[in-house]
Amino acid sequence: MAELPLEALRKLSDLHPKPANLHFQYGTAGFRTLGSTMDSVMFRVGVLAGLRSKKLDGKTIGVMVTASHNPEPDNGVKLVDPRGEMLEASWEVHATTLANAPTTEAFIEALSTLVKNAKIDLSKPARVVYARDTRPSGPALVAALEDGFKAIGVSARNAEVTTTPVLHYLVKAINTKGTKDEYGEDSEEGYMEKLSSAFKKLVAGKVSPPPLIVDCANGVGARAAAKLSDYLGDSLKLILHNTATTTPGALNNACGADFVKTSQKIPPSLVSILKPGQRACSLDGDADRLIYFYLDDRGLFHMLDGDKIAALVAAFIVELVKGAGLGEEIQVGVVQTAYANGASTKYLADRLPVTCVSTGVKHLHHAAERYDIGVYFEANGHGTVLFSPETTEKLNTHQPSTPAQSTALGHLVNLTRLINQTVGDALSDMLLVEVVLVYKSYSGIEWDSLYHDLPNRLVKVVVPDRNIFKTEDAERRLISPPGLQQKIDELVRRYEFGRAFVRPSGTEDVVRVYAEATSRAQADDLAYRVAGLVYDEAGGDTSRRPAEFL
Ligand SMILES: CC(=O)N[C@H]1[C@@H](OP(=O)(O)O)O[C@H](CO)[C@@H](O)[C@@H]1O
Ligand SMILES: [Mg+2]
Repeated sequence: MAELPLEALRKLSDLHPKPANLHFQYGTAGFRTLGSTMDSVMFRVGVLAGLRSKKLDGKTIGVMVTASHNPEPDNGVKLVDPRGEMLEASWEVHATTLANAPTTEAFIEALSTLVKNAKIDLSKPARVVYARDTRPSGPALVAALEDGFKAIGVSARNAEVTTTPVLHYLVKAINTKGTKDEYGEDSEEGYMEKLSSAFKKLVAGKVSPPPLIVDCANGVGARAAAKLSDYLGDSLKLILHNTATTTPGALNNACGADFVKTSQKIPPSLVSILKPGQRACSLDGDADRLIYFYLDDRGLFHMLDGDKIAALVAAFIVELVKGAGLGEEIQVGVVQTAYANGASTKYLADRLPVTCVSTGVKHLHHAAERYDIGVYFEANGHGTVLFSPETTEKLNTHQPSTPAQSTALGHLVNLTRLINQTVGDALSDMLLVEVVLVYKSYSGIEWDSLYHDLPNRLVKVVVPDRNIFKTEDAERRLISPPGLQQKIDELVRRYEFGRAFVRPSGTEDVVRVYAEATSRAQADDLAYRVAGLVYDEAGGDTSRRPAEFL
């Protein structure tokens, strides 16, 4: 058995010392914090990625350097497993342990323990593909990551500056190359070609829709969308805005999917551009989230979020499955979280099976894998559609009995190619939405009227210790602090169609309160009453109690 290359590890690790006063945690979004503090984390993730690859017999692991929709000075890093999905949960713990070893010696000791416990054969090859978004802190952090690769002897491929979904695509494409399940050519061009050719086949013979305005959040999505636009040609005209990827401070600033979803507003930069009735969409900083919106005749803003995308797409896929004569054989299901608008859940549950899971993409992804075709979206616009291997096989081999069945089947096969099944992908999802809108001859207005969102409010509550909040039932009910859930239940009963839940955030040091009810005023009232309860119960400082809490 080969040994750890101690000399190289020591020498390079000493160049990337861990800041003494900081604790790092590999959470829902990998490691994510102020970019300027992440040098040691990056180095160690480089080493870890190498070990993960060795553990998996030299399969290629992905590393993405991004902090997505967070402010520009933040950065982050996450690992991608060989099939393009998120890192296996047990390794999240290893990542956290390695990142927090206080010294080089402690780091090397933690590595030895990991190698022993996880039975990693160090003589195996290590392969990694990595990329970064457009953040200014990216190049230096990537250099630290590369030192990590060097220290453990990784054969590393630099995918340069690209989106998170492209990196996930590359991982899967590389690992399936030359097999019968080949995912696509392992390059950004291969990705563009795969998506755009599937899109063109799907919309062939249909009337081209009016141009679509795309808010690129001044991030890496701007570059990818510009390339995709060339591939799409006349099949879909994209008008790109917020493409200032090199302007300091511009990233995610008053634009992008998270801004639109959280503030429920049009990005100010689009106010004079968007005409009533025209469709627009926003990507987030690494282009894995998508939110649509439009202005009505009175200039009022309407948002079409992840729930609306799920409703549109799931209903369309069900129709195609039935149309292909496979309604009895293929079960389409939807996965949501508690943040899904109650009206969307009702709309969907009347039509197909719906599962609710805990927040975080990995939970949604795994639950969606249990359906033959699983549609999953978070309300914030992150989501995709998964076709099980058996379903894909069935679609490729099924013999249709009529020309209509054959057409529907062809559309389904093209959808399996249009959709990035590794992870939520703003550009792939955008093309998917556009396909459905073309087929249905829907504008944003008709799409929006599938169901009417219940007014809702999301509130952050800062408490001394958010870890006292424990939940059950896919985070919809509190089991701790004791008695609090009963008080929330009593409050909720007083509101028509009232619903509220409380959970600790996995990415920020806050407790989140969500509430919905039939009117804006009622939703706000319920949210701020629950927020008040939470604040008081958690021992929040009475002198700093936010004025809006009731
Ligand atoms: C209410 C909300 O939007 N929560 C987000 C947020 O998680 P929290 O655990 O709520 O902080 O970040 C996650 C990672 O990006 C995302 O998956 C999730 O949807
Ligand atoms: Mg993102």
